Amino acid sequence: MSQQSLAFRDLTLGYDRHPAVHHLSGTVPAGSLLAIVGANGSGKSTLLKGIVGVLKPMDGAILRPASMRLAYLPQQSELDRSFPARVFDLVSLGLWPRRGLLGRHKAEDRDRLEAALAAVGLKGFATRGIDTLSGGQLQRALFARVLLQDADLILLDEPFNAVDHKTVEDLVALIKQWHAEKRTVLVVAHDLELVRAHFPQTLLLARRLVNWGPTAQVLTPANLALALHFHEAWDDNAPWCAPGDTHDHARDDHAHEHHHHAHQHRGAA
Ligand SMILES: Nc1ncnc2c1ncn2[C@@H]1O[C@H](COP(=O)(O)OP(=O)(O)OP(=O)(O)O)[C@@H](O)[C@H]1O
Repeated sequence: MSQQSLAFRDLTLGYDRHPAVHHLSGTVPAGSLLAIVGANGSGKSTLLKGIVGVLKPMDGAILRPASMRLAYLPQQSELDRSFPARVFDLVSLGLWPRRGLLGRHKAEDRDRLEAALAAVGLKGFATRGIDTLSGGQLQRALFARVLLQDADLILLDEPFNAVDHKTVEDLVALIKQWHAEKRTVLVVAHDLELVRAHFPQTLLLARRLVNWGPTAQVLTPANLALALHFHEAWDDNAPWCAPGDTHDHARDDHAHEHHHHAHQHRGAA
């Protein structure tokens, strides 16, 4: 796998000029297994969308090499399951970087796809319609697609949501396998016990960075209190730092605070 890292430089991401992730800086070393944790609305999905590139930075930058291959699993709620597709169609999308969208699948592709389905516990499911899958089975199929993508950087948005214990165990095992293969894996997760048990690094968000580092040092009661109560300090009508602001955030990083977050601790990467 590529040994190149992913970095954020004073990154601000948002919607309609409203920042949802403020002034994030830091580096994700290649091969990291990083959990992204925070309350609802704290900017976790926004950060993944920024890394993928579907959301352009309002300010600052995301640095990743153009050669870095990326796999992204959005939240299941963003997937249209009524689309008439078979498991085969859904999973074979993982081959398109190699084959092109309309390229013919070769016998070896079919073998790889069957192997990926077997690896996620969905042997024999290729011709099933995706609308007939349970939530857990659909998540397994999406993991099979990630397997086929053979990516350097894997981004998973709440992959453990609404799946049973056995499925969580199996998905965690796949994530650990990707980590062992030295891929960089970022996972948005809500279950703190699971994060503590399986994720060496954690990035704690509250629309801004609360803390980022070894999981045991990040998920402390004090940090969690800061992260979970950020809504109290949140005012949707507060004035925002404008995109294109010429203000040099990097130079006076510690001096710059938005007034609605002024009481919060600024974490270090
Ligand atoms: N498409 C959008 N347009 C406008 N605002 C958005 C959009 N998507 C997200 N937001 C807002 O950005 C903020 C961060 O949302 P985001 O989805 O990144 O949070 P999250 O941490 O992933 O939350 P959850 O745990 O609920 O999935 C929220 O206030 C949300 O309402």
